[in-house]
Amino acid sequence: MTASGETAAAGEVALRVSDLTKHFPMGGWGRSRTVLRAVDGVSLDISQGETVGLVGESGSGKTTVGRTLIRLYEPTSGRIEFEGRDITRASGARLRRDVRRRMSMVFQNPSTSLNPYLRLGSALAEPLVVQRMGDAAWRRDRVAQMLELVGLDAAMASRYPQELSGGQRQRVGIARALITDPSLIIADEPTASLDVSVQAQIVNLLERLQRELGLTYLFITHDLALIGHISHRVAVMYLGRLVELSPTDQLFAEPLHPYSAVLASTRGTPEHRIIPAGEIPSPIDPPSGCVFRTRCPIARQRCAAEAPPLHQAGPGRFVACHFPGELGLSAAAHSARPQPADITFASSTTAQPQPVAAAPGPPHREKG
Ligand SMILES: Nc1ncnc2c1ncn2[C@@H]1O[C@H](COP(=O)(O)OP(=O)(O)OP(=O)(O)O)[C@@H](O)[C@H]1O
Repeated sequence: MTASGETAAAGEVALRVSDLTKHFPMGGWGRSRTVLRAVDGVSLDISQGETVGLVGESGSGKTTVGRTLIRLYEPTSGRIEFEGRDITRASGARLRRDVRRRMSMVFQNPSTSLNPYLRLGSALAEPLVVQRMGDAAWRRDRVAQMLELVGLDAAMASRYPQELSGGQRQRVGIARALITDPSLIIADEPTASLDVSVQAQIVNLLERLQRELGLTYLFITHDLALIGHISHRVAVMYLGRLVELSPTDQLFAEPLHPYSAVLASTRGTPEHRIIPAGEIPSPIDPPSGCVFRTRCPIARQRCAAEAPPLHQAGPGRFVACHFPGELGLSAAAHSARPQPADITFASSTTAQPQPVAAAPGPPHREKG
């Protein structure tokens, strides 16, 4: 069965990303031209109603993936299919209708994404104006409806962003993201700038909205406890590459990629942490072969010679490693699975009837 067949059985494919690259030119000309490989050959399917967590250390390319998917950045190569349409090069009216209306981003810092001189009502109505949706009266009603949906009073439409708390501002950011009735939300560290107690409220709100509106989420975060709670599957990035894509529980219990093992070990006790050697290399001059090999505790000669493709390594499990699963977690790290002690979430994602078994759609996936 192909990856798309498996996905269809679990739920419609909302987003299909194939071999996506985003390179930023860094200067030079001809042979001396240098590029920064922020995203390098990422393939991934996301099912409707699913939450995929995108993790990886700073600079691994997570935000660039998000911004390229929503077409804030022009992809260098690859293909993006969204709701059955090829949106890789969509422009003009198609970009507005097929991408911007149906896909939204929630940003880390709601303060910087809201104009301080604009009343919230106008800020919220802006995407509707751009999309030419409804008349002024309809837009006013829609704004009031969205404010209430995210747990705010409709009268807040007349306020300015600086009159709100951080949590309220993020609720407005979410309302604005939802106002054009999108199906896919790319949430880029949506709780990182908030107090811990407020973080839980925002996470609970996002979960409720997913249930009520059938939303699909790509959730970008450094917070592994949050990812463990909210995601059905986790995509792990390292230096612009997708190195593992697995159901959340399996990724943390039995990581296949050594870098996933590093991440999973940070959830255990300090003495069982796996610390990779050195620093993340530059995406301007990535290592030959496997990009993780310069820091990998189990790297061998083959890893320098051959870049491991992302391939299927079990049901719903995809990894880009020549020796998957070799760097497992120690038994002690396995048993120590701390939960976010100071965050109380209302519900568990795994209890929801959501699709889990989607597959990435990489060029090297198994058939059968
Ligand atoms: N507009 C840009 N022009 C040039 N380089 C960029 C641009 N945006 C990002 N980069 C580079 O691309 C690489 C990936 O950055 P990106 O922000 O996507 O990583 P990230 O994983 O989201 O990091 P963080 O978690 O810190 O946000 C980094 O080396 C970054 O410096």
